[in-house]
Amino acid sequence: MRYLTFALTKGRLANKTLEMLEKLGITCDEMKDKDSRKLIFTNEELRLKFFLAKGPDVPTYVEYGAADIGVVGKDTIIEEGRKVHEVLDLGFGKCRMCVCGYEDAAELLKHHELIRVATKYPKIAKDYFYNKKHQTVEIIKMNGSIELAPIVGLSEVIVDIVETGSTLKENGLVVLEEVCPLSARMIVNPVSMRMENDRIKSLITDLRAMLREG
Ligand SMILES: Nc1ncnc2c1ncn2[C@@H]1O[C@H](COP(=O)(O)OP(=O)(O)OP(=O)(O)O)[C@@H](O)[C@H]1O
Ligand SMILES: O=P(O)(O)OC[C@H]1O[C@H](OP(=O)(O)OP(=O)(O)O)[C@H](O)[C@@H]1O
Repeated sequence: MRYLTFALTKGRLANKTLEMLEKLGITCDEMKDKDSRKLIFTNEELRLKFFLAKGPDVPTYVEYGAADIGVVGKDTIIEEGRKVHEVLDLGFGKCRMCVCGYEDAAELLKHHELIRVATKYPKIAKDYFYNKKHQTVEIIKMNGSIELAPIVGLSEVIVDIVETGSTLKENGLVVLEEVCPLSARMIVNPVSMRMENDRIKSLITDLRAMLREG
């Protein structure tokens, strides 16, 4: 039997994903060694391989078939736009993509002013402002700590992830508009979906049943 390979998003989503798989008896103890520099892990018995990757690289591995299955945030799936099948909402990593800024920026949005929008997600921001709101804006791609942009005067608003809202609150910023809700999703390579249909379908069925039970 050939190996099925999983690409998991490093960081926030990884532990939750491993916890979930473990509940189904899919374990990979080797992966828990935090000091290890090893990059890929194998469960010989189940013929599975696992590796961790940066979020935006997960859909890339899955599109090219370097991984059969991936777990990644919906934000990253939309932003990367790779040819993958999104098969399951895993129900964790819940947050929202929002337009945020100082309260007075609401007026600029209302009047469709030509504002600057800082974001790690230029495609999502462009789609929202141009296609949904029909508002022309200047999008500035940043790589992190996006909330800094309105504070230092780089942009009037940001498009970023809001989970608890505490980063915004601590910096005097507010949610101005909601773009979309987000959560972790399972994605599958289209060829793997056909070639390994039974194994992948049964995994999806098990996960779905587990999610229903709560
Ligand atoms: N508070 C949050 N901040 C960021 N992402 C979150 C949050 N809550 C849930 N998520 C989800 O978790 C995914 C991965 O989060 P992670 O922290 O690994 O990403 P990141 O902050 O973009 O990565 P990095 O720290 O490598 O820049 C996101 O793409 C998103 O779907
Ligand atoms: O609503 P909250 O619970 O405060 O979470 C939202 C914050 O978390 C994320 O940043 P992250 O910690 O990933 O750092 P980054 O800005 O460097 O990407 C996101 O970009 C927000 O800044």
